[in-house]
Amino acid sequence: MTTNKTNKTDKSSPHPIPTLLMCRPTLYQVAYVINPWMEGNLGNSSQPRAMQQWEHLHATLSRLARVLLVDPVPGSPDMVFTANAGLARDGIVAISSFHHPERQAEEEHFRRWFVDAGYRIIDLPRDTSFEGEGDALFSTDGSTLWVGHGARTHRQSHTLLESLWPAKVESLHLTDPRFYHLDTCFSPLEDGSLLYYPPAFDAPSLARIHAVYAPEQRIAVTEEDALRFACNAVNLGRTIVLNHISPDLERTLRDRGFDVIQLALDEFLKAGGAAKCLVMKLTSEIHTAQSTSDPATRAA
Ligand SMILES: NC(=O)NCCC[C@H](N)C(=O)O
Repeated sequence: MTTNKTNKTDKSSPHPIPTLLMCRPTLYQVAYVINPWMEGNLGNSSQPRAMQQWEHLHATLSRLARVLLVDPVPGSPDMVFTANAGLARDGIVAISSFHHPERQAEEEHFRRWFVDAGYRIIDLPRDTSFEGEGDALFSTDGSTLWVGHGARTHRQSHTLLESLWPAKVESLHLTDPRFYHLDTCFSPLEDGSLLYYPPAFDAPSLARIHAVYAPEQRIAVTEEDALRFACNAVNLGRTIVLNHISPDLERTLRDRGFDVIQLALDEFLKAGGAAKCLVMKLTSEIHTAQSTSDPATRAA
């Protein structure tokens, strides 16, 4: 159990240890079909294997970050994908407003967790769906908020996000149903580069990406790696944690100075997710307070 309340996120530290939110897959299963990955996988996931793969990811990330947990709730088998809980930064969280009714019950469970943790809660309207960090990713320096729209997040929700944080919102249109969330095909890395799958975007979106990332900063993955969820990577400092990728991509990342940790996450691919989907990045500040509702008491 990572129940200690030691302040690993000391703001005086030049490299504060990040805080992540995860959800143990005790109740995880493929119980409905809301993306192409789930087709043919109904009831097809192995609970023991999913648990083993998740525990391995959790143990790996716990060496690099402070990992907090939200309890799984019956009836919400996709809660394990905490990236979709919302978007949090600087003590503010925009709670997701899920596109599919199958996931809408999760909203109140995640909301309760953030209320208890002391966040300022922003609820987004139901008719302009927004699926959190699944579709919204800050650039490494925080100056840009890249937000996807298409299958899940509604383009109109981007306007509200713009008013919440001092970041320029750049909208990206996702066009391939297999890459239904931005975090399945786009990952800003901490060295200022970008791991992405260009064919997942329409031409104006690609132009916006290319206007910000110079050619030498772009790491375009092949379709084969994209389908292995290579872009669904958790990058913490010099370490990248992700599903298994090709030797070529591994070499490219290592040549750029990254430690690459590949983990088997195929049980989660059956539902359309991998490493990044299983993790939500929280801001450090909110957890520095000695609050009686310190969510660290829930960490395991
Ligand atoms: N891409 C993500 O951020 N999360 C994966 C979500 C999988 C879930 N079965 C869904 O389709 O919403």
